[in-house]
Amino acid sequence: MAFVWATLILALIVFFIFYELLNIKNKKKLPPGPKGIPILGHLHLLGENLTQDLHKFSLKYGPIIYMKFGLVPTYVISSPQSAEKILKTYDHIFASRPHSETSQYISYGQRNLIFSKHGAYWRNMRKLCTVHLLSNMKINSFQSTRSEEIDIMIKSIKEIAQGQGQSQGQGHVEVDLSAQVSKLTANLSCLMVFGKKFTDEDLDKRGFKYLVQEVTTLAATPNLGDFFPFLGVIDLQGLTRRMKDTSKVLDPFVEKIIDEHVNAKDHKKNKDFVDTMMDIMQSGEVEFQFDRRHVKAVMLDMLVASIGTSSSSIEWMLSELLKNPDIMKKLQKELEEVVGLNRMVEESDLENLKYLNMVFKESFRLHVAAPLLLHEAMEDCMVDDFYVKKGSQVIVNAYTIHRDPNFWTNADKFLPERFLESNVDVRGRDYQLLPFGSGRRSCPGMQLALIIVRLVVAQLVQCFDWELPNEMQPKDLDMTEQFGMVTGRASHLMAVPTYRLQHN
Ligand code: HEM
Repeated sequence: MAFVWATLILALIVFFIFYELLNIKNKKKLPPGPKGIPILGHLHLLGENLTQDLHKFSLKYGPIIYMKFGLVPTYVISSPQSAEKILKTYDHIFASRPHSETSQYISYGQRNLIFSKHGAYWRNMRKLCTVHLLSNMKINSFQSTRSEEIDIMIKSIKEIAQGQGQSQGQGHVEVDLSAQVSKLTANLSCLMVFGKKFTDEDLDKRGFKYLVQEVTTLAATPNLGDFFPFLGVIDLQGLTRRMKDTSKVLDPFVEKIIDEHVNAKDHKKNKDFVDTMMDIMQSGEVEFQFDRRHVKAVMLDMLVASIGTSSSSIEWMLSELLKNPDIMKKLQKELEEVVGLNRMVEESDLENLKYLNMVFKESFRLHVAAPLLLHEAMEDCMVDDFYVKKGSQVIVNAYTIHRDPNFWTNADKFLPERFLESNVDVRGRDYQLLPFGSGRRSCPGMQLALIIVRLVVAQLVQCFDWELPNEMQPKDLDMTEQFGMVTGRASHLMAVPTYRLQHN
């Protein structure tokens, strides 16, 4: 047996050496990058946190670097100018996604949007989602749902702040802000997507939030099967097996929800996403195949894309405010001046809250929820002087771009005032700030996210004064990041609230 393995490995090494030698003849100019080794390329240089590894390499080798993840040529794009080339100038070439072995099993064979390859199918689905599910009109139809749910969270924190603390004679009680916010965003997404809040009992004992988290973790973990296609079936890391297990629990859950919608007799005034998609499916008006599998894929897409991104963005913004009490005070002052203390801040106030918008942009700069935008070249292309081969993976490194010293002074500091005299915005027009990406594959849920993140933070800051627990100093607040499809906080954010509004 040992002999067979040794021969196999030797044959592979010889194959790769010949492959590289043959390539030298036709070599076009490649960008700089760290030195790789045969077969693995640069995989052995990657640790637990891909974002930090690529940041380090980009600082060392420059704005466009070349690496190989196994057999997959990979370009890392880390300056606003080069990002503009990828996401605007050559958007038509780089608008596809790399193959993701793990995601096959949660996307009903890539019938969703996030992982779908570019092409007629993706175009049709994207249009369906933007026109029917994420239009301004649809988003506005959930305004009262958002308001009610945020109200529930505020009341529950108020009860903790006033009731429980006093009854236990402790004065002030800390609140798990991470748990509060993640429950809120999960509820908001579920109500919008399928019309009711999730209950863990609907799924297996691991619960709804765990399973959604598992999907994002598995989708983010580099899979050897993506870098060595012949290893896909072997599933050395067990990622595909775990994703299949997760989808076996999620599939009956979404099936049941669809059945409930089909069997519902009452005609709802406010249709959730499943109602809307079932209407589209039954009308037969769409010019592409759209059946139950597509409805299920889009349902999971919307849940996975919205829950973690929104909650981690809110958590980071609150973390920065707790770390910078002067900025928190300034924001409270703005809320007092624009809204007052006699009513709660509403969605219609958001555009008038200039400082909130600056805090929001600065938080999205330093804590981008999706720091690495994964794209794939659909054709050979020259970017600057460098040759990018069709099928290469192209990673737009928003983490490093958001710290580019040519665009951001004191880039590591949280300074909302930097946006005072600047028109730089998060909507994908300015390539030094790309929290939602830009171009064809940019986030179709951006408008909704802009409302939810700002509104939740504004209400929490308006309704409460916040302190860190156990007399912790702001500078000591742990800001460690957890790598994943979404970069969240490694530890839960805990804080002590004191209610400050003058109405009940
Ligand atoms: C703060 C919250 C959010 C952030 C920071 C965010 C960020 C992003 C980013 C960076 C991308 C990839 C862009 C690229 O590859 O170039 C993306 C894609 C996507 N987002 Fe969001 N997003 C958020 C909320 C939402 C919400 C609320 C929804 C829907 C309800 C959503 C749906 C999607 C979908 C479907 C895609 C895939 C689009 C495609 O591949 O064509 N996102 N988002």
